[in-house]
Amino acid sequence: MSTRVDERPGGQPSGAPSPGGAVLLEARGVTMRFGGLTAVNQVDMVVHEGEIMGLIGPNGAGKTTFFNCLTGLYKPTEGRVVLAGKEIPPRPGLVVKEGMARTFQNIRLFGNMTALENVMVGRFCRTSAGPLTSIVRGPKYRREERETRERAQELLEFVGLGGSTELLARNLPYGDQRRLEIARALATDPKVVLLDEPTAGMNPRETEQAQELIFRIRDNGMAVVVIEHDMRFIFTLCDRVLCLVRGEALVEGAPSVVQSDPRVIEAYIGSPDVDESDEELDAEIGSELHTEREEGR
Ligand SMILES: Nc1ncnc2c1ncn2[C@@H]1O[C@H](COP(=O)(O)OP(=O)(O)OP(=O)(O)O)[C@@H](O)[C@H]1O
Repeated sequence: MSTRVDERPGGQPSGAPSPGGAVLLEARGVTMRFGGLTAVNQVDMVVHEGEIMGLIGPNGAGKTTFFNCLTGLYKPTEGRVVLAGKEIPPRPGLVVKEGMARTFQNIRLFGNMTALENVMVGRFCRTSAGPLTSIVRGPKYRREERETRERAQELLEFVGLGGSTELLARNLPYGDQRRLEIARALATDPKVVLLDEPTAGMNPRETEQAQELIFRIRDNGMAVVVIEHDMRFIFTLCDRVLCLVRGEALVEGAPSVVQSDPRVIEAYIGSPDVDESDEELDAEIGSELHTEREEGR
């Protein structure tokens, strides 16, 4: 499977409940305990090639902890993670090399480096120049450096930051910083990209652009797993959705199945961390459902 990012016009939702590709990422019985607290409990998740998977759940449900287990930031107390048929050790560097990249809920860029340099850093896991080559700066080093720069430039254009390459990351608007994080993740040539709240803090226009970008990532042959609180975003973006509640998998399935499941709505309304009114939550979680019913779909 190619993970090259080509310049293509905006991607489209597949419209299919599941692309039916081969299994790419498989988490089995993943459990993470912090002392007496079980943040993630026996969670299974399967992601297929070319699939966009959504991960939802109220605050504290264990979504980010589950991501941290998948990406080697945490060593799960129990369970295993298999990527492209190979069990991956819980070491972030190895996980990236095996083809899984991620972004973070709280943006983690190198603020004093340019946008281009930030993406180039992501690329270095795919270059072969060792310390000696870097000191000597011979032809091999210079060729890799040039290729890394070109690839970083290409990726910045892909995410819509082609005009901001020389700006310091810390000076970019918030939405652009999130896109820069995605470009840096793509620079590692991943098979699957994990995005932790990619639209947090974005305005509606930026959210729409983020959705279009994720479709294009999928169209370029990568699978995507997305954590989001924006239900409208998740249900229009994803092929399948997994809802976690108190660390456990509550419901998994097509967006239409998950959004109409009373347990999901109950989980959100029943969450002490959510302070919206029931009416607002109903609009957020169930609006597409009501629209579908009214239109007789
Ligand atoms: N390093 C840690 N040590 C102890 N407890 C932790 C740690 N990380 C997370 N937790 C706890 O695990 C539970 C799950 O947290 P997590 O951040 O994974 O939830 P989440 O679903 O991502 O929440 P949110 O939507 O608010 O980001 C919470 O009770 C949290 O306090």
